[in-house]
Amino acid sequence: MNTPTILKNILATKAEEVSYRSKTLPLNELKARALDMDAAELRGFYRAMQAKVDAGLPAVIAEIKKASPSKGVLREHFVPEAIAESYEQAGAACLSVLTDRDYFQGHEDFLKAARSACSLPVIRKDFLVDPYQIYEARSINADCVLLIVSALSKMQLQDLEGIAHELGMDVLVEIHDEEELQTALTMQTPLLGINNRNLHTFELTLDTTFGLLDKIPAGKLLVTESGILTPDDVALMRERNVNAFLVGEAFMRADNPGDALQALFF
Ligand SMILES: O=C(O)c1ccccc1NCC(=O)[C@H](O)[C@H](O)COP(=O)(O)O
Repeated sequence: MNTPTILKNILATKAEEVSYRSKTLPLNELKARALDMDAAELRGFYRAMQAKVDAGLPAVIAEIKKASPSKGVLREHFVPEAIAESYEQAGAACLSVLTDRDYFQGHEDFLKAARSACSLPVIRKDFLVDPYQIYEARSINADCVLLIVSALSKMQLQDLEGIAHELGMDVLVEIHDEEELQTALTMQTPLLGINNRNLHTFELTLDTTFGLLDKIPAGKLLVTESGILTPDDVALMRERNVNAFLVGEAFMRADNPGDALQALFF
């Protein structure tokens, strides 16, 4: 029997979500809304990350997530605006905001609220499988979208990336192994994330990043994602010239997420 994994369940939910939402707001109307957004307001996600790295600083994508399938509720007192402000003050390069409702207790409104409380670029962190969701991302003012190789075909990746770029957004493409890396390298984006969390089993190991390091071509900005919890984890990465990080849990469990960011990175 082919046991459904969490990723499969999430992807099935996303297909239903797109079908349901497009009945309320048809694609052509959503697309018009996305195209109507002011391109001058885009904050340059990749540019912000690269600027930190060029300055010799860690480029931290600080995540705002209330709950996760693997860990349950991470933060009871959840005020996206306050968290965003504390991240900006602590030196984050960018924000990641979970917009998935069913598995992460996220919401599109959290992205809008967090973004308007600071000047940082924001990635819409969700499971994006359909052009509808890319237009939706732009319509809520996201600066970047996440595309997960294990969730998409090569054609879908290129199609969704093309739409995101046409709308002026950056793309973070996420991989877990060498085969996925080869697929990701057919894309244009310079932002390449290695997720240390196996999305089928939840197993976490930083060796996922270390094992792929010597296969990453020059010109890609590598982001290590998930399971970065201690200053030792950061030091091990930086010793190997990994200077960009996506961190959620370690900050979400802290009284002040910005203080936790400072303590982990600076
Ligand atoms: O966080 C989860 O439990 C999870 C489960 C299934 C798919 C994705 C999941 N997380 C998304 C992420 O990539 C993380 O939120 C992000 O990398 C930050 O990870 P962490 O610092 O370990 O919270």
